[in-house]
Amino acid sequence: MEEIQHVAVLDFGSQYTQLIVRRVRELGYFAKLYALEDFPNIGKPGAIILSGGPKSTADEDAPDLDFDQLEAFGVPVLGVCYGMQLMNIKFGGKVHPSDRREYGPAKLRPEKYEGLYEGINHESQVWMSHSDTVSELPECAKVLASNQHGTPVSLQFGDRYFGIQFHPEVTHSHEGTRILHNFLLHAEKLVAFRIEDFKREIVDGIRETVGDRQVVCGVSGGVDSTVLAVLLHEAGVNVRAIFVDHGLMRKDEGEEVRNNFHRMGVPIETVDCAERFLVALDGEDDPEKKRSIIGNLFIDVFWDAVGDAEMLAQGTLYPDVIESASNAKSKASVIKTHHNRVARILELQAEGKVLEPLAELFKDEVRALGISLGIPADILNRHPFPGPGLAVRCPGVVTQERLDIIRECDAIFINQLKEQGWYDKVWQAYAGLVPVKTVGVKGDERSYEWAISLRAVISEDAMTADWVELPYSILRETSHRILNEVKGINRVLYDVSTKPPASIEWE
Ligand SMILES: Nc1ncnc2c1ncn2[C@@H]1O[C@H](COP(=O)(O)OP(=O)(O)OP(=O)(O)O)[C@@H](O)[C@H]1O
Repeated sequence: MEEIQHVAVLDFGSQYTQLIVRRVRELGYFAKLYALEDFPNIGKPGAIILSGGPKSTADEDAPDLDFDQLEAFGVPVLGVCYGMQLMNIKFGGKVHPSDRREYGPAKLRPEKYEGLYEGINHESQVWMSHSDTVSELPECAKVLASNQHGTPVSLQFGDRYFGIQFHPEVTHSHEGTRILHNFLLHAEKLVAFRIEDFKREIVDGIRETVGDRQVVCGVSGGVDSTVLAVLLHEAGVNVRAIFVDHGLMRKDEGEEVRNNFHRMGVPIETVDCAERFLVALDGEDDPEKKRSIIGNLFIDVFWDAVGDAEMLAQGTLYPDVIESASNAKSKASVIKTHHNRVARILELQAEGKVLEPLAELFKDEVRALGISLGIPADILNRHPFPGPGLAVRCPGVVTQERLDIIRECDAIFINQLKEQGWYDKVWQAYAGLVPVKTVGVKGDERSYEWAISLRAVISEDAMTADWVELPYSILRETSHRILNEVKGINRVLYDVSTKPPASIEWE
């Protein structure tokens, strides 16, 4: 996507680098992360940011950058933490190595409240995480800001090079985004990033890459694969969208997915194989084994349906690509599908037959793209649903009876959340079976039945999660309906566990 004027973020290895990309995109500009090995092949950026990193500039293997090549871009450069120290050295100053790490908040005292610090509050909190410090400034440098102890924490070298010792990308730097914004104002050639332009580029790119070949994609009914399928359809290429109905879906979900695609005018093929999955899972109660049975069978079923497809499209997103790039120090992208480690995909990839049109977008950008493609909001705002489906909400063995119970309870709970306006306020909600029988009374009779557990969480990225303080009215009504309408359940529980130590799903 070189045509869109972007901000190139060079990765010196900091754990926060991804966040710089995030923040710049939130500010309305397109940003991309580059491994140092890729430099200077970073397209035609309108601005460049050098990230922080774990190394000391004094280390023998300290990451380096050719500043003549950097200069050749002729655009403003911001050095963050390690990036600033490197700048200081390159322009003739010195950095004092230290074993002690300064970690935590500091107070920012700008010399002037203009330029990088236009509109910033006095003594605004910024976040430090570094060991080395700048000890001698080069002639071309001037101090833009210091901390509460008078130590310089922000420098300018000449006209176009800016350095900051703190991390503007983390939320603990209260006005960090504003400072990034002020920096980007120096980049005259930078133009705002609009998802519409991006959509056009992606669609053109798909047409060009696919040509008249046939391309296949798997659709789960979730956001990523739906946006992917609609994009391919919009591009007018020869596409087969395949939905595997493994019988571990929620109530009426298969029907809903088919209807959704029908209403969007995108044809999909359904592979109905619920029975095969139930048979394969028969008697298995080990969570890992259950997952692997489902994953392997999914691969068989999916690839059978694919046949001799010439290309495969996948909904890989930017965080997956970045993660794998920084972990493996390679550009190989992670493919987050059930079929991800299949030799067949690796072969196709080596032959250039795997298409990943969403690989430069974050999740919220995929949603924005979905809106501009006219995908209905109820599809785009769907809660995440795990690949192995209800099997991970059914501890112990998976049987038709158990799945049916979960489906009924889940539908009642989700319906309540929607009715009472809470569905869009929570990240994920579901009912899971507690396969433990307890005694109750139903009518005049003693009952001995299972319990169902309701779970509703909020989360930013699924790495951590907190349970939601739902109104009692929702819990009361859900419980009342489940106990009256669902056979086999005589007890309803609400899960009040955070992640960690619990996980969002049960298995
Ligand atoms: N039931 C299914 N039928 C066909 N393809 C599927 C199915 N489940 C998953 N896939 C494929 O595997 C990919 C990854 O599945 P995963 O469960 O990790 O969902 P995801 O990454 O959140 O994507 P989505 O938002 O599309 O569900 C999906 O994008 C889709 O291409």
